[in-house]
Amino acid sequence: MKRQSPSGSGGTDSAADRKQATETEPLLRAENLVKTHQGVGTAVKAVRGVDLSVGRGEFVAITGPSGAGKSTLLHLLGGLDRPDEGRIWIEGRRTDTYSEARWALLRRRSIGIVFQFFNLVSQLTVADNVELPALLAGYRPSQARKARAELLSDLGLEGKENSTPGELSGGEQQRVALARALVNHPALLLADEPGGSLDSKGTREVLRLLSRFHGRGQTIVLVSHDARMASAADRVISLFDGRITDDATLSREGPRPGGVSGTLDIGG
Ligand SMILES: Nc1ncnc2c1ncn2[C@@H]1O[C@H](COP(=O)(O)OP(=O)(O)OP(=O)(O)O)[C@@H](O)[C@H]1O
Repeated sequence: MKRQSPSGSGGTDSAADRKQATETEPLLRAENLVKTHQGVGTAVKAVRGVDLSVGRGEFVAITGPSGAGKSTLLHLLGGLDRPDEGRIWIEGRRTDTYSEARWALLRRRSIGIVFQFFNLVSQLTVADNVELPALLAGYRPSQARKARAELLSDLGLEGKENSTPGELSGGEQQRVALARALVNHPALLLADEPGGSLDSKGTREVLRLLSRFHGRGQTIVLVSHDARMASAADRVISLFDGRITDDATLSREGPRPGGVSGTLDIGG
């Protein structure tokens, strides 16, 4: 998918930032991430020293049992939550000094996120839900409309433009959420249990769509406890008790679950 820049948007990156952000850098790099959640009278160490690097065009699944720290890690990677320790670089830019506003700008430009429960704005139509991030990122209304129309058509949602999320099935809502996440042509798509609230048909559909966008060069980091979801990825990272316990790269030779070729090749 070709990335486009919005016109007339504010908050440009500094020259030093741009210089840092070379094509040779991994798209995403994290070093020694640590996060403890403070509950009432308790503290839960959810992420305990995670190092991670994701190259452009990779499809990485982060998997592990309930409570392993998957969602916490994904939230850190998307700047939705802050690590207690460690650093994150996105497109070569170090983010640990970023303000909330700066993270929001980075997400608008470079990171699309889909969640288990879609998080669509229930009062807005499908069209408006998808166009909103493009308008916020500074695209002209005509550009936002065009991008929205292309994505909705691509995702089989033509004719649903004027519906509100409540009038759609779960699978349709997740496709709208995917369109919204991709409308700004993000370098990175983060997906947090995107099939988690769908039936098996809906899960297969999301998987098929993620594979399709990955086939067009989209970098994806997916969090799921569901082995079917993980099977669509190039690389499966196992998380247990806040630590990475395995990092397996799929080669593209033999049969692969979900109808895509590949065999497991356990790497370091
Ligand atoms: N806001 C919070 N406050 C306190 N504890 C939290 C909070 N969020 C997560 N936790 C705890 O941190 C640990 C990791 O949670 P997290 O949601 O990251 O795991 P997960 O692997 O995504 O689990 P699941 O597959 O069940 O969604 C769990 O023990 C969880 O109870």
